[in-house]
Amino acid sequence: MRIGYGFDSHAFTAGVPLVIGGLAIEHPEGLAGHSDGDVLLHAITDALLGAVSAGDIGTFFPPSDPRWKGAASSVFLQTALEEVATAGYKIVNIDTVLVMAKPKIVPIAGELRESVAALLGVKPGEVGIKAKTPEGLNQDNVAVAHVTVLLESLGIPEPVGAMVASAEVDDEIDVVVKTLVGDSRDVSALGRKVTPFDTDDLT
Ligand SMILES: C[C@@](CO)(OP(=O)(O)O)[C@H](O)COP(=O)(O)OP(=O)(O)OC[C@H]1O[C@@H](n2ccc(N)nc2=O)[C@H](O)[C@@H]1O
Repeated sequence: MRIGYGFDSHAFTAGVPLVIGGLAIEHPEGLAGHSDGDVLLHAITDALLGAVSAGDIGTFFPPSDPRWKGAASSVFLQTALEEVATAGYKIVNIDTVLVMAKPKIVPIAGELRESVAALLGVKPGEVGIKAKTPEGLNQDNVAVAHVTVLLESLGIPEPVGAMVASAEVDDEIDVVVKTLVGDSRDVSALGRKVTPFDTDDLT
């Protein structure tokens, strides 16, 4: 199992569409950014990358790189999902907190959950969507996202892991063989030399 944590923030600005969790949301302002400003997908991307020690969104997609100007953040998420799969893991569940004064998230939480789940290739029930008003933080013009993710192994052993696993099995076979041979000697000591198994069967 691995855990990951991601955080992101973007300022609200007029004249751009608001996109959160891949969902276009009706609102007078959107989020400023080099990309589409999807604060939630950026935090999820960082949580996934962090969970497999693969760096962060900025190392893969530098804000200074013109290729990512206006890019859909699902592109960043896809790269993070590939890193997770390459490392041999899959998502167990993901939990999120959006901190923003407006818009209210609860009325669209179901849609957001469905959108994020579809982008991640998981079930909606494996995605948590929560929101907080930034009380006392004096940041009503900012959207913040916090994300945690839990991963589990796909069960594909890495080469070293396979060797270790094999060695452990060999050790166990040694113990069994020694025990059985020991049994045989004990029986022999009683005058009945009976081997309880055919040693030729062992490979
Ligand atoms: C998604 C993109 C697409 O270009 O842009 P935005 O749409 O958010 O603007 C970027 O990937 C969004 O990258 P993000 O990682 O959020 O940007 P920044 O916070 O500015 O960090 C850029 C890079 O600088 C590094 N960094 C940042 C702050 C700091 N004190 N030290 C650092 O070394 C980060 O680890 C990251 O690798």
